[in-house]
Amino acid sequence: MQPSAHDIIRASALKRTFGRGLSAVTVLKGVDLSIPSGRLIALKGRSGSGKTTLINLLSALDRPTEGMITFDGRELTALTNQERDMVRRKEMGLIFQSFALIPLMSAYENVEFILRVAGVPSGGRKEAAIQALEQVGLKSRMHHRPFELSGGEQQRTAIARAIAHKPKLLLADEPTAELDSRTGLQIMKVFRELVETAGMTIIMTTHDPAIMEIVDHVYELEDGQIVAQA
Ligand SMILES: Nc1ncnc2c1ncn2[C@@H]1O[C@H](COP(=O)(O)OP(=O)(O)OP(=O)(O)O)[C@@H](O)[C@H]1O
Repeated sequence: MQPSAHDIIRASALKRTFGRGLSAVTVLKGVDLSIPSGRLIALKGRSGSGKTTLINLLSALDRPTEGMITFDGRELTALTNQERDMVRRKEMGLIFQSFALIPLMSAYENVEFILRVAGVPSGGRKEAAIQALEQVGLKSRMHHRPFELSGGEQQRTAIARAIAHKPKLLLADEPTAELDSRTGLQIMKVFRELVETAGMTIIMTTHDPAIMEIVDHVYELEDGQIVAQA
């Protein structure tokens, strides 16, 4: 894919090495990416190929050893830790394989709590939380706690929590890995709707061939490098 003016995130010559000296391991070996905004993107690759490492760099949870990342026109890699935290909190949403919900809180409270942590004023929190739960089709179940929800409903709660502040970019590390294939496809339907109706960009990692069929573009990582894109 050629870089375009509407790329939400670009990475060039990204390298990530863990450790030093003889025990140093270079996990990413020069990754270049240009992700157009408003698309659903999958990163695939064998276990250990570097998918999670790359997601952690794109979401500014981690810093590359070398290379540059630009997010929405700003050089993410040039920001201070505090600035990067702010960009992530305000403009990105993160979803993980394990839904990481707070067990004692209902679905609604889980979403509302994150908005509170993000500093959203109390007046707007209720509406934003309900709207996000509605977007993932969970409004009728929002007063249930995680243990009363199915795996798919828990993941939808996690998605609602990640989108309640209306991020431009959603990054999801293996969001369907814990789910059966039918439930995984329901999650993909939610992602597709977020891209189509809210114009969000979603980058997800996956091993599932059925999911590659649904996304707009697939990047394949092999041994720390992008070896194919379609
Ligand atoms: N903090 C770290 N220190 C040392 N090695 C690491 C660290 N994080 C990741 N690695 C190594 O980097 C390689 C890539 O890991 P990564 O988690 O990015 O792969 P992945 O493609 O996401 O794999 P999976 O599909 O199993 O989740 C692995 O060999 C892993 O052991």
